Amino acid sequence: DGKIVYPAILRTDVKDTVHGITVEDPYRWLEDPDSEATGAFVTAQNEVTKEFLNNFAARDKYNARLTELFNYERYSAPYKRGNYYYFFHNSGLQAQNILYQQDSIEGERRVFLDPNTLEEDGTAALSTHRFSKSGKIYGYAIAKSGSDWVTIYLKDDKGNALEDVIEWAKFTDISFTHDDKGFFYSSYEKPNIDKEKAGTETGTNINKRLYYHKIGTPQAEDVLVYLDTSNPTHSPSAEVSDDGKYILLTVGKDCDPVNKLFIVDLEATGNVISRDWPINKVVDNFDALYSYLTNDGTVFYFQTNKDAPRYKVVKYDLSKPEQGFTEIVPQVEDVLSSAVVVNKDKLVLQYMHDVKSCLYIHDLSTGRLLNQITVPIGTISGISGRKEDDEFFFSFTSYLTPGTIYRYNFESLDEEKRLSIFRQADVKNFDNSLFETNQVFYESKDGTKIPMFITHKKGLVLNSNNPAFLYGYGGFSIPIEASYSPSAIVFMQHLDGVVAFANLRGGGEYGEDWHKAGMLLNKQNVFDDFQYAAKYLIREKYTQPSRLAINGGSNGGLLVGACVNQAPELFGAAVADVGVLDMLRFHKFTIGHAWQSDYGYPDDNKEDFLNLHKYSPLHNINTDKPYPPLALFTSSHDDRVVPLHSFKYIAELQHKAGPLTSNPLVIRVETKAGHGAGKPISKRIAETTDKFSFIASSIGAEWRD
Ligand SMILES: O=C(NCC(=O)N1CCC[C@H]1C(=O)O)OCc1ccccc1
Repeated sequence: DGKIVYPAILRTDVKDTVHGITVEDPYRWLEDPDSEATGAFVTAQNEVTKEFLNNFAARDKYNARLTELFNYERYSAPYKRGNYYYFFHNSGLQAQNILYQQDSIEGERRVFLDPNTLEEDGTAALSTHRFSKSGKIYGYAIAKSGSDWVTIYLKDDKGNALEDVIEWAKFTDISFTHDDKGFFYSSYEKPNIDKEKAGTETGTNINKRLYYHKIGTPQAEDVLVYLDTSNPTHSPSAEVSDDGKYILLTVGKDCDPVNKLFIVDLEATGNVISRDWPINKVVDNFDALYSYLTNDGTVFYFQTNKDAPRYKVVKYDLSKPEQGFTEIVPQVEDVLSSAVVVNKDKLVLQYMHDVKSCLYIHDLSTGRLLNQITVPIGTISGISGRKEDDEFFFSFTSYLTPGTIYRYNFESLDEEKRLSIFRQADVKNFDNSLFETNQVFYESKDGTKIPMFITHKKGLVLNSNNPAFLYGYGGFSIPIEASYSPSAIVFMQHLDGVVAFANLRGGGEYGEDWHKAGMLLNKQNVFDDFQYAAKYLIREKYTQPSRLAINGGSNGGLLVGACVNQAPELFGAAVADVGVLDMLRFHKFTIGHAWQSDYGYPDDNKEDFLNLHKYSPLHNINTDKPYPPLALFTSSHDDRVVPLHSFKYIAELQHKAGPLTSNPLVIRVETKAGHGAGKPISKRIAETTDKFSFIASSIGAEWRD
């Protein structure tokens, strides 16, 4: 009967009793990443999985075409710092993007930082990075094998390394004081593991520290500026103001978009940076988010969601605290995605209207709308410009546009001539006129209208027989916006597939109301939205269950696990990347405690525990209906979502659901890789080839040249 023989896995009688409820946890031993048994489990599982990643006849054709679609020259928006311009560039298949320096925007480029030279297999990646105000010093953080731990290094503007090295930084910014004497960064207590194993440990990250490092001194002498052990999960951060006179000290509490706002007047401290410096506690609660835009003297400008779930721009005069905050640009129907101050006093505002980017220029001091900048339908990112610049650049992408860099110059008198295309990525052998993207609004279980982008070849026949790929996320107020995906292009062009991205509740598509509608006790809405997206595609004859593959990563991996448990009959394949799958223990590992703002507090709140227990993938395996082919993808150095989630879920699936189906229920564990950020192109291509080979063979998709 073709039943698959899975590796034998020790099942213990470990159990916990929480809020008076006893929960079995037979694979608790898989939570130890360093045990011999866990190592043997990973090896044995990868061995079984290989066969199911290789049984797609056109696998090599897929890999070759995917490589071709990745292999296009791409640039970031350029930015000016000090006397030079900088931009990132990748010739196509380089593991990591390279940072180049120029004397002028059209000048010849010279390599400034090439992360590819840091590890021969390309697994060293650039994380946070920033120039000092003068542009004379550059601080950059390097992550190894995809871990969230970083080491900070310094260079001068000629590219010469300074000898300073800051180890064991994590989830940090780099912000220099304007005297070029030092910078602020954050870190946690050093875990007791060797550096090259950083990222394989699962210990919790608490008691985050904010330090000031004086250039030329050893890290051990760094000044501890902020640490609050009475609130071990809080997250402090420091930003030096545009004029260098103030420190914006913010404290986050978890993943909710809220923070405390403290302002330090450096002059009042006599330029002495210490833990006891005089602080103005402008906002000492977690009612809202305040994100610094700029200041003119004591007048500060912020983007905030205070009484504005779709955000707005406010100002605050430090010398007149009694006035509090006053609105500059009130909240509107659309979501304010980002705000940047350019050209002395212009406010560049990016909004999201039904998940499409719009761009406006306002006057900073009055908030008055000056003009809208017309851009195509898609996603804007990386607006790069400063107060001292009379122009700014930004990137644009969409499902069918790889990447366009636009330039907006305020000096051009004729408004129409201000916007120009600065660079246009060109993917060879890809004619986007063969495809079309449509946006639909389908009804979810409770009648809520949910946006979804559907892309496919023009002339698609709605005969219910098309292979379909449905992707979702639904959490942490993160919107899923249009972007160019080589794997989606191959799926549409050569497998005649339909690619759908559903904008589920829990995301940021319509601001904080949309986020709140998909979190905590409303989390099931997200799973309903995803299942109703599938029903829509089936009802509208795009596809049928056996041809429909679902995919999501991280919180999106939870989405896939919960949905395939709740409705296995709805899907022809399911792939969960680096999923959060044990919802009773997620908060115990690395930074998982910060996710309780979306998921709830299983140990501290019984209602949350019961809610989580009801949808937790690990605790809700369906034993009434057979599962479709299912694959979990994870990595050994993923310290964002530790791989134990996937280890335990696949073990429970194979034990409980394995006997009911001959479909593969497997896991792929990547070594020397992490949660995703900074993964070298070669690993991305190999992993994507495996993913879509698994999907194509599971849904019976045929290759067409
Ligand atoms: O954990 C996250 N972000 C959320 C995240 O990465 N999540 C949330 C769930 C799983 C995973 C994901 O979906 O990518 O960022 C790190 C961080 C550090 C300090 C304070 C707050 C947050």
